[in-house]
Amino acid sequence: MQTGQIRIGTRGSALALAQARETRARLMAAHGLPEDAFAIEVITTSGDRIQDRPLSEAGGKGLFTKEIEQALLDGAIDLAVHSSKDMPTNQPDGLILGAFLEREDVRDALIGGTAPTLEALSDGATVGSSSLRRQALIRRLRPDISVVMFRGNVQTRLKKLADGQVDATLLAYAGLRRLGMADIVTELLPVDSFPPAPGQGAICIEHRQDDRRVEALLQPIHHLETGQALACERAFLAALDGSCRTPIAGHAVIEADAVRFHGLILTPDGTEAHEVSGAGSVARAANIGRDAGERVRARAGTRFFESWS
Ligand SMILES: NCc1[nH]cc(CCC(=O)O)c1CC(=O)O
Repeated sequence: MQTGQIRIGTRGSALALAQARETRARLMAAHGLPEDAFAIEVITTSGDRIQDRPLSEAGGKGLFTKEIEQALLDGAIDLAVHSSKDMPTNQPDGLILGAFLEREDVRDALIGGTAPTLEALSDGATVGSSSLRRQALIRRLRPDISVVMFRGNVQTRLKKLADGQVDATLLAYAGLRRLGMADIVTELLPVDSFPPAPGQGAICIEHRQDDRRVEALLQPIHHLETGQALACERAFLAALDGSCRTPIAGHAVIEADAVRFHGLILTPDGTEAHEVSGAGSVARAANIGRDAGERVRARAGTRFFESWS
């Protein structure tokens, strides 16, 4: 076995660093290794440099991973810690998502300023979100609400909320918990009416496919059920072509070796939505997701996908 520090690559945001440290802590516990067996290397990605426009316009998902994947391919780092939600459905040749940590709570959280819940917000209230899915879901449930673009880190958003620029904002509960900020949440949105993004709440670890040392290292921290749920959700996304301009929600639950999947695609204005569900053995998790994606795609029709592209 190769010796030397294990280099963990991550973006530099507070959430990314929290996820890298959590991964390191789990590896230390699983293998009885000291902290200095690992080095956390911060890598700036093109996505981190874009602050002024929606990411969907700037090129979407790969923006947060390209430079980190290059560092893996170059051998500058040994493993990379990501939010599964931000990962494209395909990895570059030679890299794989080798492990998923046990998933956090998948729900979206509302942080209300002038009212604590989506329902209680006043008529014509303003909600800030940069996620196409959250924007479309809000418009579907509350057509009177005006949704405005909202980016930046959690602190920036909370400042805008405190300044009264918006009445509420939405973030992934998982991220807030990892940042130790769960207490700012005023409502947790139910998964049935407000389904999460595929991959939400799950940390994944990417590495070189032929790196046996890292493969062995990750084996004890991989969470089987999370991996199965993610296989289903990512296959759903792939069947829909992962278009980052389409609001897509998808959530798989694993119970007693069975997978239950619920997916939803919407037009950005929330006026048209197509729901789909699927179920079966975990052995078929990816097939169930792909099949659901193909069915909902056929049902929505080509006009649905062309209407805003
Ligand atoms: N796109 C940013 C992003 N990627 C993952 C999370 C949250 C953590 C997670 O879903 O695991 C967030 C922030 C958010 O959506 O509030």
